[in-house]
Amino acid sequence: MQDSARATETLRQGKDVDWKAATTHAFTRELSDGTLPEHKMRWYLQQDYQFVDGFVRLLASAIAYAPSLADSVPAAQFLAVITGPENTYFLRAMDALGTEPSNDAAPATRAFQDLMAGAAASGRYGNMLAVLVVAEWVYLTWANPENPPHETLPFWFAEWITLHAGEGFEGVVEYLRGQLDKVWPTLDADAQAEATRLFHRAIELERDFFDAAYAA
Ligand SMILES: Cc1ncc(CN)c(N)n1
Repeated sequence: MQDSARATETLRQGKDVDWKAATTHAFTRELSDGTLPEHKMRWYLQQDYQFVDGFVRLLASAIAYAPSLADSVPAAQFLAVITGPENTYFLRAMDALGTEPSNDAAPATRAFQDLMAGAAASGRYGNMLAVLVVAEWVYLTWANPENPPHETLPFWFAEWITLHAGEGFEGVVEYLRGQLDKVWPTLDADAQAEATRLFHRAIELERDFFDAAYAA
């Protein structure tokens, strides 16, 4: 399918200014060149680990609502990456930077948690995908051009790039986009409007999250 004919591309273009801000942010630029101050990365890891809690629940909900086993398998395999290597990365990186998991959610984190919980509770597969697509596609977009990471980067920067880049992660984003592209024409006007609102809100919140981390 031509990119311009994809629902996910039309949705992305509807929030292009925030998309560009989220995918070319000073936070990820400095992370990639190794100049990001450690206290900003510490803040980010502590807050993003709380984001991951809600993300895992949302992804599990999407697995539950996928129309067939074949539609759910890539999501289930991705869930294993998040709860496996990515979870371990967070714990190792927080430990190396002298911090630990916390339940003290900043406003930007709480806003994302609320969005994800609402999408999961809606019982609408399209809503769940809208948030999942944004969360992973934004990360692929900033991380892929930075891959492979500079050899001199500490692991807490380098692995955050490699977890969101390369063929495997491209496949995850392509799968999530493909699911939303496929379900889109089956949604009525009300469901499309709701999924659009969630998609665009998720882009705003990705930008806000990086802004908050960079301001830490
Ligand atoms: C806020 C946020 N958005 C997306 C991702 C990518 N998994 C993340 N770790 N954190």
